[in-house]
Amino acid sequence: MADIPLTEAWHQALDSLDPSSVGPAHAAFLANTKPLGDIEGTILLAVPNEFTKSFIENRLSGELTAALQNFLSRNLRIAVTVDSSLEEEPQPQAVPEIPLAQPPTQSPSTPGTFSIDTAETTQLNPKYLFDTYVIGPSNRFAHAAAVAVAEAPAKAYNPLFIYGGSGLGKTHLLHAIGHYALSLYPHLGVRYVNSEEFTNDFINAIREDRTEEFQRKYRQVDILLIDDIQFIQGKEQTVEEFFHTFNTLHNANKQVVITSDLPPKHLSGFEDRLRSRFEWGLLTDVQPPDLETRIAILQKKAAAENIEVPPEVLEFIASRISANIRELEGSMLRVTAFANLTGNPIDLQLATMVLKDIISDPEDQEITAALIMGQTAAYFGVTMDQLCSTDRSRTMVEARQIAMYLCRELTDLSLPRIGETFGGRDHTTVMHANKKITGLMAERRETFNHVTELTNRIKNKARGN
Ligand SMILES: Nc1ncnc2c1ncn2[C@@H]1O[C@H](COP(=O)(O)OP(=O)(O)OP(=O)(O)O)[C@@H](O)[C@H]1O
Repeated sequence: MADIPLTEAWHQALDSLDPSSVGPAHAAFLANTKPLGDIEGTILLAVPNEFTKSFIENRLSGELTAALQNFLSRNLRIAVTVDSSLEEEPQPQAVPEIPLAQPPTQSPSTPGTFSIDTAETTQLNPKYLFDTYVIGPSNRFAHAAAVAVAEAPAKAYNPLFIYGGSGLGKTHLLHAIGHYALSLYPHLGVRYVNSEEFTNDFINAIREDRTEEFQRKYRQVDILLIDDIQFIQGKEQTVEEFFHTFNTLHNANKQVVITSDLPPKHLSGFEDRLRSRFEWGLLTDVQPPDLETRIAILQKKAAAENIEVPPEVLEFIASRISANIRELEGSMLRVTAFANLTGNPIDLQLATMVLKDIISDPEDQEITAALIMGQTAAYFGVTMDQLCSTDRSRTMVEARQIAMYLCRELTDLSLPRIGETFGGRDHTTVMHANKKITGLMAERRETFNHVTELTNRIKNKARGN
């Protein structure tokens, strides 16, 4: 075959792909890719986003390499890099059809009415809506895919698999899908579950001979939202049960949405047959937000709480904390709580003072639950065993709740994992502790001081001081 230019060969290779292996959303993005050059036999491709990069790397690299080799008549490898300037229309393709009788008339921001009963069966948190989710380059695809799935469950992408680091909004998106889908199709059965709860539920069901009930609970839903799937890795029986749950739902044309800290191919402790199913639908990641998005998140949060925070203070906080949105929100809470308690205006000076010790350094050692619990126990003059006990004296409850709050803010541990660490408590206890301390910090100087002092001690220890 005659030599043809790389760009032309690339287009021919794309045209030669089997259309059934490329969905419409991927096709739109693939059209915006281009080869940058040939570096010693490796063709470097520029693609518009991570979503396309991972699709090529995970699903198409063999087929594309073979096609390119064929058109260029030589052996080669391909490497993929993201160039976001290639992005034109970032929305995944419009969903093919609306599955149920009622057409969607509300915007993604409208949560619809939400009763306590619904909250109990769905386990959805009323705060986590599309309306309260800030979209930026770091999460645009994940957000668009989540909206598409809520609008057309089991029709757009099934499963939808969202992965990314801790505190980057995966749980928020899962709940938002549930709310929005329910606002469009109120009769749908929606269930959110963290994979650790799924595990506990499964273990209890076996122990109490209630497996049928368990299966009904998770297999007779229209949308299953399963959070932090990495926690079941290596738990063979639970993985097996989840495999059957997944198959039953998928076969019945029900939607499954999964989140994880890692993409499927890096998840150990799962059989290939399950990992490959995770890739059947759409894989998308969430990245740490850029500065503008972090500022916008804080602005939205301040507006939701009706607190006026000057822009330079929002910028200061957002510029200091970048890796975890939970920590970002926690830092703003500390600043506003302190201003409220002392009657001082929220300004840069106050923010600098409040945050001076809590800003992490990349050199810091990891903060563990054990470190937090040890420091908290010593601070309150109690023992670690007491922290984990059922003792409900005032000091003990306060110490325990503050330690749980700090575990939530300063570590990557999930709610169920924190509950487990504190003597096998339920994740709702951790949620309650978190809410309680968040509220008390803004109301009681004493609580604010305890939390601040403890944070300083914990951060200091993590710095090795
Ligand atoms: N884009 C966003 N807009 C607004 N708030 C956000 C956004 N992303 C995250 N948050 C907020 O940050 C906090 C942490 O997010 P979330 O719990 O969803 O993270 P996560 O990725 O599920 O973390 P983990 O893996 O630890 O469970 C939540 O309060 C959430 O509302």
